[in-house]
Amino acid sequence: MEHVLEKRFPLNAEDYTLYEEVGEGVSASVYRALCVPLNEIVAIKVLDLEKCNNDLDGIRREVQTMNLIDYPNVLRAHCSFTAGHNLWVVMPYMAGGSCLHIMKSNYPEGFEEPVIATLLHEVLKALVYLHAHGHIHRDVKAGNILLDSNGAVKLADFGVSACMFDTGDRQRSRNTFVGTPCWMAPEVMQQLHGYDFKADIWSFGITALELAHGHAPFSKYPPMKVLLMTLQNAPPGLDYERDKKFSKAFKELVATCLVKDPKKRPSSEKLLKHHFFKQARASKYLARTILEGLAPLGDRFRMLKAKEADLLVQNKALYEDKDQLSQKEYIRGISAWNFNLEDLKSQAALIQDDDIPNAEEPQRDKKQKDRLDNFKVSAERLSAGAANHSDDAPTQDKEDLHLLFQDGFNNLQDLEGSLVSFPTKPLQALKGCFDMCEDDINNSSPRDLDHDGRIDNESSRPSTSLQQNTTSQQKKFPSGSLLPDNFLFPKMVVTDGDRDYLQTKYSSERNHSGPLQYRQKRDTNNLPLVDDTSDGAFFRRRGRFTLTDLSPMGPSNSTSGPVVSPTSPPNQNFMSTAILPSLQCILQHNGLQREEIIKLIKYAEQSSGKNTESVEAGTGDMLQAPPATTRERELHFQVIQLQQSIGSLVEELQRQKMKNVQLEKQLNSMANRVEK
Ligand SMILES: Nc1ncnc2c1ncn2[C@@H]1O[C@H](COP(=O)(O)OP(=O)(O)OP(=O)(O)O)[C@@H](O)[C@H]1O
Repeated sequence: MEHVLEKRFPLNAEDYTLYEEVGEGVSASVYRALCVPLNEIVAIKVLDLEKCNNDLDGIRREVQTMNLIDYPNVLRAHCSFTAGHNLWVVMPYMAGGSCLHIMKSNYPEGFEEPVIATLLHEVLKALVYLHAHGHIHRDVKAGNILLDSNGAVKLADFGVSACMFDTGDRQRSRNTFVGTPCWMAPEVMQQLHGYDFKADIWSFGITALELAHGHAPFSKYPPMKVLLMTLQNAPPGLDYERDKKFSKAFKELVATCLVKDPKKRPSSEKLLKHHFFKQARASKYLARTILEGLAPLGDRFRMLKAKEADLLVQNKALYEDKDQLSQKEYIRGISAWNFNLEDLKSQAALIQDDDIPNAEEPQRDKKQKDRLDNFKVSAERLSAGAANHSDDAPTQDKEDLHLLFQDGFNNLQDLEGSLVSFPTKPLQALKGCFDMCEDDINNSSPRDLDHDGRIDNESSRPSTSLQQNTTSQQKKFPSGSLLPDNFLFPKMVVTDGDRDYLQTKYSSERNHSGPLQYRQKRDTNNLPLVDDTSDGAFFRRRGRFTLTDLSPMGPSNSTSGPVVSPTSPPNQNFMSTAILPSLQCILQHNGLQREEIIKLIKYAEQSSGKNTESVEAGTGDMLQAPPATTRERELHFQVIQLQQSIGSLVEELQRQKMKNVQLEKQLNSMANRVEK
């Protein structure tokens, strides 16, 4: 174990000198710094607690986990303390930066196989350790694999980790929707039966592809599409022309990890014995091959930021362009779920047409492609026909018209099928307020998804985002609610580059001081991306995913009608048609729930008047925030907890109901068989 841990790192910001920023994630900025009394270079992760006040639990968890874990391949915190409204987490400085940064700056096409084997071997050792100690990392990806100057590899970022031995709410959190879409296992998206450490194995497989290609599969797509593709398509693999250079062992390893059925995935321990790792070398090898000659981390980070800023400027005019948008998301690490109606419409428009079967989707998607091609051809002809306004359109056009609707309908059904596969969160968001009934259960059978199975007749597909990191953490609310576990008062969301902050409505205070100044600048830069939830809109956010919860008075209501215009591509309209009713339903539902929450908050506020002292006493040491803020936070927690308990109960009930229905069905069919 690391002897450095025996040193006592001071718990006072004045004992540290902050240097340049070397990284940023969804919730924090990371700086190189000097610990003055120990004369040691460290990394300090600075989180603005005021902006994360809906996620204190996650932060606390991250810090606790980082403090407790003691393993060479896992990044451990030296110490943590609050400084003003910031939380500082002091860690060993990993001068090589993350694998993602290294790839972005020097290896855009990915690493060579021996490098990948070495990196993955170290990461897998970390996973074996974590799993053996009951932790699920839940965010394995190149951006969280850090290297020090000697090539030592550490898995970082416990912001969304979960403990498998947890009980109560924390246990339930494993049924929540957490992770970054491109790396997220299908079962995490589906939330049918919760998930376990096998979710990390999926992410590990995606990370293997990321290291091999320089980006994760589907990295260019928006999050919603990533989810659909992961659930619908066959798992990605190393089966393309460009992958010929990789060994059979590597291909096998990836295929072993990327099996949709988590039960069929190996444990981390078993995976460690895979013959692919025979080519893994010592960490010095990494220092020699990929770190030598690299610019200092701060410089590389600055260069990436500059590139990113350039891209933003270039893209500004093309902002509406879908590919540019998703590329921008990728570059900036935004993987926000955004249920703003307009955005959703444009996302829906992305789902079909030309890019469903893409270069990464070979033969197995041909059927689907043919169908879509037919649809497109028909749509184009129809558009041409419509443009002529001709009553005596040729018979062919009439046939096409029929075909268009026929195919359009199929297409719509495909989408519906996909949506049904999200039994809770995204499902409800998109499909509407499902009350689980027998039909839903039938529809949500995983078999429905397996149109083009490759492995185990399955179908799925992941994707990425550069500074990656999109986490959504929501509780399941089978009744159709999108209420998050960290739901707060009406707030507005400020999209700040790759993070979104909940801010009290109308409050514009941001941190202009100290190390977060740069963030302020970035906010300004990113204004075009601010997710305008406008008046009355309220919203939630958790880590990497953002759900914009539309208020009934939200601006999008006026545009909610799926008007089929001859000037807009017909297939887009079909997709919109599929989604819009669901959205309207969500709007209504969330309106009701919002009222409930407000009532709860009022109630909590009233009782807090009586309990001010005890609430304040309950504040953790870690967060030495001013009393007013603390009280507010505690109240929020109480409300959230109440909401979670209700949600969990409803959830449990629904689960039992589903089980009953399934059992009933089985019994009936058995009885039928017996009768025959
Ligand atoms: N100890 C460290 N030494 C050097 N760089 C680091 C260190 N810790 C983090 N970084 C850099 O900062 C980036 C962001 O850090 P981190 O992932 O912990 O933040 P975060 O907000 O929790 O991110 P996310 O939740 O998006 O993964 C990392 O991707 C990495 O490049």
